[in-house]
Amino acid sequence: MIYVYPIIHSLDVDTLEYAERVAIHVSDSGTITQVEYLDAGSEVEVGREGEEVVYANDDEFLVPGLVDTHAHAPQFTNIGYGFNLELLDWLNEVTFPTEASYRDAAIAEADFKRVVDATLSVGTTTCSYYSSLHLDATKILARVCHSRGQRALVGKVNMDSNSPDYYRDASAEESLQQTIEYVEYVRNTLQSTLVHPVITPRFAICCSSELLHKLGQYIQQQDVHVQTHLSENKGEIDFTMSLYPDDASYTHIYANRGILTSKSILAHCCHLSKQEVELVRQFNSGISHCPTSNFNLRSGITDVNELLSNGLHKIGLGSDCSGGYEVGILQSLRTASTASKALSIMHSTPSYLSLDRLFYLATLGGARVLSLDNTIGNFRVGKQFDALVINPYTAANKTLFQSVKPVNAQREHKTHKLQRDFERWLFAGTSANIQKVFVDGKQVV
Ligand SMILES: O=c1[nH]c(=O)c2nc[nH]c2[nH]1
Ligand SMILES: [Zn+2]
Repeated sequence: MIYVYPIIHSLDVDTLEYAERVAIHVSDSGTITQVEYLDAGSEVEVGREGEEVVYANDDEFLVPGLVDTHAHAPQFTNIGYGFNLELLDWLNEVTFPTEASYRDAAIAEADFKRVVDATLSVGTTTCSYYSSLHLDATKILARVCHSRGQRALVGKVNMDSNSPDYYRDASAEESLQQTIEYVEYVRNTLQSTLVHPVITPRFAICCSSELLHKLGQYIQQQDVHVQTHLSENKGEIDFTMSLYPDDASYTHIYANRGILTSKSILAHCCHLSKQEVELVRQFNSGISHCPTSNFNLRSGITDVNELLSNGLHKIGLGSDCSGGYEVGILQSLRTASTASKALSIMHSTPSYLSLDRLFYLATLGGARVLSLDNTIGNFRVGKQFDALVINPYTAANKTLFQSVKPVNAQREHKTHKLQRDFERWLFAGTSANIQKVFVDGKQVV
């Protein structure tokens, strides 16, 4: 299959490439085998006889699929609710009771289908999910991602301490054993090319030192992803350090127990000290920036622009549903922009997250955080074709976009039009602008 479209994708942190006419050749297994840059005006036929070629309709363009590096599947039923609370109260009053209901496999089966369909429909081609602490629900989520065709990391939450009696693992050993059973299920039974297991110690408060040690040992033996929360909220940090007084910092708690690796995904990181940032860099771990959640729960503002400028490039965006109130990554990108402009105003500094950096975070940066950048993140030969067809002038947005068409639009160069349409989609578009969603070369929406 060959797709002939205008494309926009990230080549690295500070380089977005806009190309007006590109033929992307995709093999039957969804791999990009060739990327041909064509003369924008040329009508030259593409492909060999018998090859199927899809041409862009007017105004359409192609972007890589969006990567959500942090979302909680069993929290989607709470979206938009509970934001009068800060993190620890929000967990106890709103989140844990809801997650506990996923002990019922029938609820998990019905809800997780809705969650995966919803995230795919807003262009999330890859998502790193926390399930609940239930083994069955977690297997169901992994199966649903596989059958719906979403690329995903899926993890059983580990929590054996400071959690309600009705919602905690029976012991550190049982938590580990269920986790091993889950990883083996995904690897040996599900055998999906799309779905990977991820070890998911919820956060240090909910994990005994024994549990972190056991999980850390397992992580070190196995080539497996890890995800956890780190340094989200000041009250959380104080409580954490009171539980782990002998560790030098919150980040050291994880580093000292084998939880930090190059496959670790660290959500939030709002209040890291310089020393902790260096520790994250040393382990080559990834940071999931969740700005919408961080505002909603009044947690803090991570200065991602500065981290990127300091050479820490393994950073992506997380919706953190339902700390975040919107499904998908467009809102996270918009809030990341607002957060970085707020920091620039507060600190009287001239720089903030550019469009190039914002889209990097939503795609290639996210792929790096999930250690999937050899597979996804942009349209490079050898990667899998995870892509969105965007039309910014669909019915839903037509009136808005046309009514504010720049006065010099007639004289505008085509590439400028592409840049303008792309930026307006990012900041003012909706999921209605997403015409098609591809994962692994297959159309899933
Ligand atoms: O935003 C968050 N959502 C959660 O579910 C959670 N658990 C621990 N820390 C957390 N932070
Ligand atoms: Zn979270």
